Amino acid sequence: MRYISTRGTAPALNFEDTMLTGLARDGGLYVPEEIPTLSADQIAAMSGQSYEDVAFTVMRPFIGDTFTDAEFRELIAAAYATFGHDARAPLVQLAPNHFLLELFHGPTLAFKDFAMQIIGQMFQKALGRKGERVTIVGATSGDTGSAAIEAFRGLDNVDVFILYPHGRVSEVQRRQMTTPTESNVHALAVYGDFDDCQARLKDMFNDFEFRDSVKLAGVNSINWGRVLAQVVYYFSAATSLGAPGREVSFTVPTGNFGDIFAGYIAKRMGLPIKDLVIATNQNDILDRCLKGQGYHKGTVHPSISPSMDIQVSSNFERALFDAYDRDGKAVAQLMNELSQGGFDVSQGAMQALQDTYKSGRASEEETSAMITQALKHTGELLCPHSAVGVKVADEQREEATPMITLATAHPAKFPDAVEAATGVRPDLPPRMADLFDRPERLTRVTNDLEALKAHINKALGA
Ligand SMILES: Cc1ncc(COP(=O)(O)O)c(C=O)c1O
Ligand SMILES: N[C@@H](CCOP(=O)(O)O)C(=O)O
Repeated sequence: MRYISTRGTAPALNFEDTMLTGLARDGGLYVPEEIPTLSADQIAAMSGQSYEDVAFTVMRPFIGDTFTDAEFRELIAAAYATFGHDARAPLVQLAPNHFLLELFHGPTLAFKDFAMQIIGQMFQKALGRKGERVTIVGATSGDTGSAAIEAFRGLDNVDVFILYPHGRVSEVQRRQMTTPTESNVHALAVYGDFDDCQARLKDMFNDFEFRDSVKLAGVNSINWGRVLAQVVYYFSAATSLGAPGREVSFTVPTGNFGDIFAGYIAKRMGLPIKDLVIATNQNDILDRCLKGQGYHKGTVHPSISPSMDIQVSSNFERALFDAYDRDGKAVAQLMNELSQGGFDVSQGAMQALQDTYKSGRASEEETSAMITQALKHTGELLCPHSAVGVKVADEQREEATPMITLATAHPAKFPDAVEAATGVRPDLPPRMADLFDRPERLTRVTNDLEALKAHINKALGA
């Protein structure tokens, strides 16, 4: 299995190098040269299997000879042993033919743990074997950062720097990032929004001198391994509802587009997915684009679903690459236009996108009303991101096809919004009960590449 860049000029890599490299050296994102497919029998066999077994079948074709089967099974087992639910990703029914896929039973209470825990295991194994040390820099709107810190804290061969937008993450998210005591963890509060953090991260990757000197690695969904691990729960959920004999649809609360792109990969691998619905909050650039209005940046408005306050949706580049028939030159041109403010999508590519994805948005009021309504009618306490998903799913679902909405975070990560909507303040699990008593450690940094590089170099003693 080889991986190629969405901008067409970086060298093709194997799985291990793709995982450890992060952003391609032409600024693009790595994608598999070909998408492997699973047979109907292989998919049918997943029904009733453990999450770990499904994970092995789904991910194995992508990893080549990076790990032996026995090693890979061990890594998967270690990754999901930390989860607080036997099913790992349980489905609960909200209404006839509408199901919620609870993806918040991992160590940091968000869907990011599904990928970050296995990435942590794979990094450790690969780096240990090579005797190498890397510097992971991540950009987060709240959940990726805490999941990355949890996966890499205290490891000898890794330093982790997380850039988060100062004042724009929930207090629980911030404390998850600022209270770990391990010296290899560095939380950086950037004066800017998530898009600024992600832009500076990509700037660091594009600064080859810095990149090579600190051995920069990335664990955002820039990293193909992140997307790959998220493909698994589409299979586990769909097969538990009758796939491959029955089609299902998914609605995905969307920000950086990694999660829904994983659903697209599942479909390309042979999973019978009817609709893949993008659900955005008031920062609805993806919904507007899917409705034919082009991809044009405006201002990011802070919302009650802060993890989705994103306009430069990194993985949309991967979707565009396929929509433009894998023409890296065309994608590079679009990304160049995006850096100037935005771009229009050609008619053919627009058709391809609309054939693949549907979309909808939820305003702040609609999101809050959905949290209230879901508790009243289903007993389910939704986080605001999941509520965006349920609201859009309710509008888009058809009675004939089961709809699965991804519940991407635990409500206790966003207690203020949940309490305002329901009067119920969700509790953190007992293991995190003292989160608000732990001392915080963070550095405030300006939204400036040189300042960030200087900080990282100093912290590394370089
Ligand atoms: C809780 C939550 N829901 C949804 C999303 C959107 O996921 P993605 O960025 O993969 O589109 C994120 C992060 O982006 C998130 O943290
Ligand atoms: N919502 C995310 C944004 C970053 O997404 P990623 O999938 O690229 O890591 C977050 O919580 O940080």
